[in-house]
Amino acid sequence: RWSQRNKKGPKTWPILGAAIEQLMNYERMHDWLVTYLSQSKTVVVPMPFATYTYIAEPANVEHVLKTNFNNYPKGEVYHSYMEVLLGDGIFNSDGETWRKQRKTASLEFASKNLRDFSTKVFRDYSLKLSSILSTSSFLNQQVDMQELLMRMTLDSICKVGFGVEIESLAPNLPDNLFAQAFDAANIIVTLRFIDPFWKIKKFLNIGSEAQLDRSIKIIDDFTYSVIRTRKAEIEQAKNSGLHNKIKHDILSRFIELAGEGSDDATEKSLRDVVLNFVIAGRDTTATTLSWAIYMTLTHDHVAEKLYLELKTFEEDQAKLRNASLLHCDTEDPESFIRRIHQFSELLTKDSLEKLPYLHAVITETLRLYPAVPQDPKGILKDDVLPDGTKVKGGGMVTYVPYSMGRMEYNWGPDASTFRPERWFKDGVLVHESPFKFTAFQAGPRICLGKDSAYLQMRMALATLCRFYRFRLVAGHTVKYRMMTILSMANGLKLTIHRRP
Ligand code: HEM
Repeated sequence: RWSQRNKKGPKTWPILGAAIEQLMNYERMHDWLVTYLSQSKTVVVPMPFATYTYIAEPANVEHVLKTNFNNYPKGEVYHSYMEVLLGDGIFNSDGETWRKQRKTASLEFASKNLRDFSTKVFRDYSLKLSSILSTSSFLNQQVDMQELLMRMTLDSICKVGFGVEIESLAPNLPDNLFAQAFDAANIIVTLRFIDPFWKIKKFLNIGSEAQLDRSIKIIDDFTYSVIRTRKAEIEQAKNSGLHNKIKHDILSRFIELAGEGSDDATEKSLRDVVLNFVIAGRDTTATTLSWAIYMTLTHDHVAEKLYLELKTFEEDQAKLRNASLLHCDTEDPESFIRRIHQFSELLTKDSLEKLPYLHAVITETLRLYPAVPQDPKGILKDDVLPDGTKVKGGGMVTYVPYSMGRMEYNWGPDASTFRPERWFKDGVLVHESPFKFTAFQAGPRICLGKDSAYLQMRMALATLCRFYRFRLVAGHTVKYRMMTILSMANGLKLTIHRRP
C-alpha cells in the first residue's frame, strides 16, 4: 500500500492486480474510469491475465488508431471473448479477413441504391414508430422508448442489410426471441472481460455461460433462416431471368461474392456478416436515439430550440414545394397522423442536412453517451505511447470515448454539461478531430455506417421531436447497463404528449 501511495489509478494486489476493485465497480465502470482518467490521461490497470491500459488523450488515441495501427489489432484476447457471438465478422477480425469484408461493405455503403433505399426504409419505420406513439398518447399509456427504438432499428437493419421484414415494430409489439437472445448474449460476452472464471463455467456449461449457449442457439436459428430466405430469393430471381430483381442489400452482396458454394464455412461466414451488421446497425443507433431523447427531456431549452428549428424547416420546405400544410388537430388522431405523414414527405437525405441544431443535438449526445463507451485493442509488440507510457505486447490498450467526452483537458471546464451549442462557431457547425470525438472510432477502422446512422437518427428524431414532447415516468431511474453498447439498464419509460 505504502509503495503505491502516489500511484494514479487503482491500487493493485499481487496476482489479482486490480480485479477486486474493478469487479466491485463493474456496474458503474465507465464512471469509475472517468474518475481515474480525469486525474491522469493514461491509466494502467493490471489484471490477472493481462494489463489493460486506458487512454483518453487525443495524441495517444491517434497513435493507436492510426499512426501505429498495425501494432494494435483487435487481437487474440478480444477475438476469443467475442467469437461465440461475432465469429470472424468485420468487428472481430484482423488482417486479410477484416480487409476483404471492409472492402465489400465499403462498396455497398457508397452505393446510391442503398442510400435511396435506406432513406425510404428509415422514413417508413419512423412513421410506424410515430403512429405507435400517437396511439399511446391518446390512451395515456406509458412506453419504453428504448425498447421501441430497438425494434425500429432492428427492423431497419434487417430490411436495409438483409432485405427481410421481421416486423418487430408491429402495433401489438410481438415478442422477438432473436432480439432477447441477442441482448442476453451481448451482456454475457462483455462480462467475460472481467470474469476470470468464464472458461471454467463454459467448460462445465453452467451459470452465465450455459445461458449464453442457449441464446446463441436461438440467434443462430434466426440468422441461418434469414440467409436461407435471401439465398432462395436470389436463386429464384436468377432462374426466372430476373437479374435486375436481385436486391442490393449488404447480405446479397456477400452472398454473390461467396459464389455458388454452400458449404458450412460459407454459411458460417454469412452468419457472421449478419450478426456483425445487427450489432453495428441496431444497438448503436437505438441507444444513441434513446440518450438523445433523454437529453431533450432533461433539457427543456434544447427541446424547445429543436422544436422551433423543425417547425421553421417544415414551413420552409412546404413553401419550396408550393405545398400548403394540412390543418393539424392534436385532439383528432387522423388529422394528427396525416400531418405527420405530410411532414415526413419533406424529409429527404438532402433536406435533413439543413437542420444544424438537430445535428448538434445528436453529436453532443454521442460526445457524452457514445454508443461504444470503450473500445479495447490488442498489443502485438512492446511500444511507447506519445505521452511516454510503455505498453507491453500481449496486453490491451483501450481508448475510452465515454471518458474522453467528459475530460476538461479535452473539452474545457463545461465538459460534462450537455450543450449542443458547443458544436457551433459564429453560427456555423464545426467538426472536431475524430481522435478527440471518438464515438465513431477513427483511422482505417473508422465506423462504416456513420452517414447511414446520422441519416436514420436525423429522420427519427426530426419526426419525434417535431410532434411529441416526452416526460419521464415518475420514479423511473435512467442508468447504463454494462455491455459493449451503452444501452439503458431499465429502458426509458416515458409518457408521450402531442405537439401542434
Ligand atoms: C450512432 C451510431 C453508431 C456509432 C456510434 C458507431 C460506432 C462505431 C465504432 C466505435 C466502431 C468501431 C468498433 C470496433 O472497434 O469494433 C464502429 C465500427 C463499425 N460500424 Fe459503426 N457505429 C454506428 C452505427 C453504425 C451503423 C448504422 C452501421 C451499419 C449499418 C455501422 C457499421 C459499422 C461497421 C461495419 C464497423 C466496422 C468497421 C471496421 O472494423 O472496419 N455502424 N462503429
